[in-house]
Order: sequence, then C-alpha cells, then structure tokens
Amino acid sequence: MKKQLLKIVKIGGNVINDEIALFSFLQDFASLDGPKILVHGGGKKATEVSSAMGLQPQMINGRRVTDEATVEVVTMVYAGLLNKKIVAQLQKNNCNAIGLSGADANCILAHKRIVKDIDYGFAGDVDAVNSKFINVLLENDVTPVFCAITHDKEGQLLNTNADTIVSEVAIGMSSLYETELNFVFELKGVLKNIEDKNSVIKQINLEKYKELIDAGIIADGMLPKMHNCFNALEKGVGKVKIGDASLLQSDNKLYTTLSLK
Ligand SMILES: Nc1ncnc2c1ncn2[C@@H]1O[C@H](COP(=O)(O)OP(=O)(O)O)[C@@H](O)[C@H]1O
Ligand SMILES: CC(=O)N[C@@H](CCC(=O)OP(=O)(O)O)C(=O)O
Repeated sequence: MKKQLLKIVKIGGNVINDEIALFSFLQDFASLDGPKILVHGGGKKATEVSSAMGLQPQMINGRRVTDEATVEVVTMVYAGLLNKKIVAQLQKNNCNAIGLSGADANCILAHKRIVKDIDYGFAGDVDAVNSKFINVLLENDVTPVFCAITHDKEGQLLNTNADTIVSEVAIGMSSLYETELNFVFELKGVLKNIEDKNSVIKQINLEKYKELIDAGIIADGMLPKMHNCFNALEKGVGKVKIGDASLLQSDNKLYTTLSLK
C-alpha cells in the first residue's frame, strides 16, 4: 500500500528574526494539507541574546560551541521564546500545533558530540527519534513543532543543530510515511555565487555536491545543511528542497532540489 505523504519543514534563524517573512511563512505552513512537522532553528537570536549577556558566541564549521552558560541560554531561547512564539502564530492560523523539545516524550535522544580536536561542549548528535509518539500526534491532527534542544536520558539537555534534527526526524518518520523535507532559509536556494541572490543552482546531485565543496562554493552553515540533506536522501527520505520563505507556495519555481543521482 502506498504510504501517505508527510511534509517536514525546517526554518532557520534569519527567517525567524524577520517577523514579516516568518509570519507569512507560518501562514503558508499552517495551510498545508495533510500531516506535517515543523522544526525551527534560531541561531541568530541565540547569538544576540548570548552577546547581550556578556557571553562570546563561537561557531565552528556551522555548529555552536555550547558551554554550560550557553546551553542555558539556548534552552531559554529555542525551547522557550521562539518555540512558543511560533506555536502561538500557528494556532492563530488554525493549525493545532504543539511545541516540543527532544526531551519531551523522549522524542529526540542524543549524545554529546565528540569530534577529534574540537570540544563543542553540550552540543548533541542524534541517536534516536520516537517516531511512534510523533505519529500519535499526527494521527490526532496535531502538528509537532520541534526546537533545537535534545537530551541524553541522563538529565542533560543538548544543543543540536536544527538541520540535523530535521533530517533525523525525516529519516525516523520515513518508515511510516513517504517523506518530503523542505529547508527554508533567507536565500532562494543554494547559490553559485553568494553575491548574486538569483544564482540559484536548481538541481544538485551527490557528484555535484562534492564538486561544489571542493570549489569552496558551499561554506559555513551550508556545510551541515547539505550534509544533512544527503544523509536524509541516503536513508530513505523521498525528496529534499532548499529555498526561501516562499518555498511552500505552489507558484514558487526558484529553489534547489537535491537528489542522489
Ligand atoms: N552556496 C551557498 N548558497 C547559499 N548559502 C550559502 C552558500 N554557501 C554558504 N552559504 C551560507 O549558508 C547560510 C545558511 O546556513 P545557516 O545560516 O546555517 O542557515 P539557517 O538560517 O537555515 O540555519 C547562508 O546564510 C549563507 O551565508
Ligand atoms: C549545535 C548547534 O550549532 N546548534 C544550533 C541550533 C540552532 C540552529 O541550528 O539554528 P539555525 O537553524 O537558525 O542555524 C545553534 O545553537 O546555532
């Protein structure tokens, strides 16, 4: 039997900080038919709040170095302010959303990220997604909204890149649904020339992805994003798209589609 389509969407911190773009996007998201899941970042806001508190935000290869003070700030910003603001806006648009961290209902289990020579502190990599519980929500027409906070089941909250969360959630749900993963950020897609906002590369396969990395065209936050996109495709996610806040509009034709071949 053909599986039902589940749309999984991620919005990044630059869109979240632009209230006009955010509210317009949330209106489009709320009106999507069928089951859907939203994952949000908020890195930009976390950087602003950390700086205002006298901390010195540090990113390495698109990921935040998360010391003890920073994990508290990001929990307040992501799981608190941003998650609840987004849920309230979806409720306004008649989408019955529920805001969750990875600790809630053990939805996203993670472990402390260990990378040779780099200490990311309380940053997490995902081990398991509670697709069974998430499906209970979907089957009751409730839309889960995940922030970038996970847990390790030892009582420790972990800051996890939102692109990683969304791809792991998509992979986890792929056993139950046909999945489509959409990355919404402030640009129209993956650009050939970062100075030219219209130089969108419409189609990127695995081979082209490697060429773009070697050429230095993919950098910064785009590195973990694309890595997560291909990881999702390799593990059963049906379709992956990257674009701006108009990505969910049916008349939008300018975005990047990723494929393995
Ligand atoms: N080739 C590229 N095309 C588009 N963006 C790129 C590219 N290379 C690097 N980037 C950078 O990646 C950023 C997106 O990553 P990130 O800030 O993590 O996104 P998000 O807001 O979704 O979290 C863009 O703002 C851009 O500066
Ligand atoms: C470990 C790590 O890097 N976590 C990210 C989580 C938020 C995020 O991914 O936000 P954007 O999608 O807006 O970039 C961070 O704190 O920036």
